[in-house]
Amino acid sequence: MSELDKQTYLSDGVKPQTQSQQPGVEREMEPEPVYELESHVGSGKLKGKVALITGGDSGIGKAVAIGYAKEGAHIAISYLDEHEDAEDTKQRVEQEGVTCTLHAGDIADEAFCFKVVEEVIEKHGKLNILVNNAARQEVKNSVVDISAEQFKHTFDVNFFAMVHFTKAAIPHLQAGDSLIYTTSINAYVGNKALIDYTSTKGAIVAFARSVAQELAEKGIRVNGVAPGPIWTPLIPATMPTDMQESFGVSSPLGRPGQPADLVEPYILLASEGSAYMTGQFIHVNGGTYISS
Ligand SMILES: NC(=O)C1=CN([C@@H]2O[C@H](COP(=O)(O)OP(=O)(O)OC[C@H]3O[C@@H](n4cnc5c(N)ncnc54)[C@H](O)[C@@H]3O)[C@@H](O)[C@H]2O)C=CC1
Ligand SMILES: CC(=O)C(C)=O
Repeated sequence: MSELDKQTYLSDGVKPQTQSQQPGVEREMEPEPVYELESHVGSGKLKGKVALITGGDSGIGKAVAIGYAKEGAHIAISYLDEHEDAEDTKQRVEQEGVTCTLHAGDIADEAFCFKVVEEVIEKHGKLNILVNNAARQEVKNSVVDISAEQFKHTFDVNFFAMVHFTKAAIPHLQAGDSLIYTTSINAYVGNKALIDYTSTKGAIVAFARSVAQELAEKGIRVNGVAPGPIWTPLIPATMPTDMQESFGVSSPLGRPGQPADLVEPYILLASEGSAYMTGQFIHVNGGTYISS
C-alpha cells in the first residue's frame, strides 16, 4: 500500500455531516482531512520565496501552505474568521523553519484585499507567489431560487476578490514569480445545484488565461488548479448530507480527494519546474473529468 493510500482512507466515501456556519471549521470534521503526506520531503524548490494564500487556514489552502513551507517558502494566509484553524496552520508552517503571518478579514471588501498585500510587503519584504484560493458556495435547487444578492455575494468573494488581489500583487511581482488560481471541476462540467458558484469558477479560468497573456512578456506566469471532490470544511458546511453520500465515490479512482492530493500540483505551478507553463489549469479529480 502506498503512503498516499495509507493516509487518505476515504475509499468508502465520507460520513455525511453538517456544520452550522460557513466557512466551516476543521475541528468539527470526522475524520480530519489529510493535509500532508509523510513521504513529502522538501527539496528547497521555493527557498526564500514569499507566498500569500487566500483561504489558507483550512482545506486545500492549508495543505498548500504546509507544502510550500516544506519547500522553503515564507507564508502569509488570509481567511475570514476561523482563528483556531489559522493558528494550527501557522504552527504547522512554522515547524518547517519559515515565517507565517495571518490576515483575518472579509475579502469581499476591495480595500481589505489591497491592505493584505500591503501588510505582506511590510512584514515579509516582498511577494513572489499569490494563490487565489478562497471561496464560498450555497446549494440551491434551481437558478430561479438564487437571489441577486446571493449571485453578487458569491461573485464578490470568489471572483472579484481574486481580481483585487491580482491587481494589488502585480506591482510587486518580478520575472519568475507566479499567480495561481483555484477553480473547480464544476467550471468544466457544470453543476445544476451550484450555478452562481460554478459561474464564478468559469470566470476565474477566463480571467487567469487572459492575465497570463498580459504578464507573459514580464516573465510572470499565471496558472491554476481545478480540483474535483476534496474533503475540506467547505463540504460539511455547505453540502446537504444526501449529496455527501455520493461525494467522490463514483470517480474512476474510487474515492474523494484529500487536501494532500493537491499539494504537488500547486508546488509545480509555483516553482521553476513549470517555467514553460502559463495559462494552464491542472485537473485533480480522480479521473472524473479528463482534459488537458
Ligand atoms: N472541496 C472541494 O471539493 C472543492 C474545492 N474547490 C475550491 O477550493 C478552494 C478552497 O476551498 P476548500 O479548501 O474546499 O474549503 P475551505 O472551507 O477549507 O476553504 C475556503 C476558504 O475560503 C475562505 N473564505 C470564504 N469566504 C471568505 C470571505 N468572505 N473572506 C475571506 N475568506 C473567505 C475561508 O476562510 C476558507 O479559508 C475554493 O476555491 C473552492 O471553490 C474546488 C473544487 C472542489
Ligand atoms: C465544491 C466543488 O467545487 C465541488 C466539486 O464539490
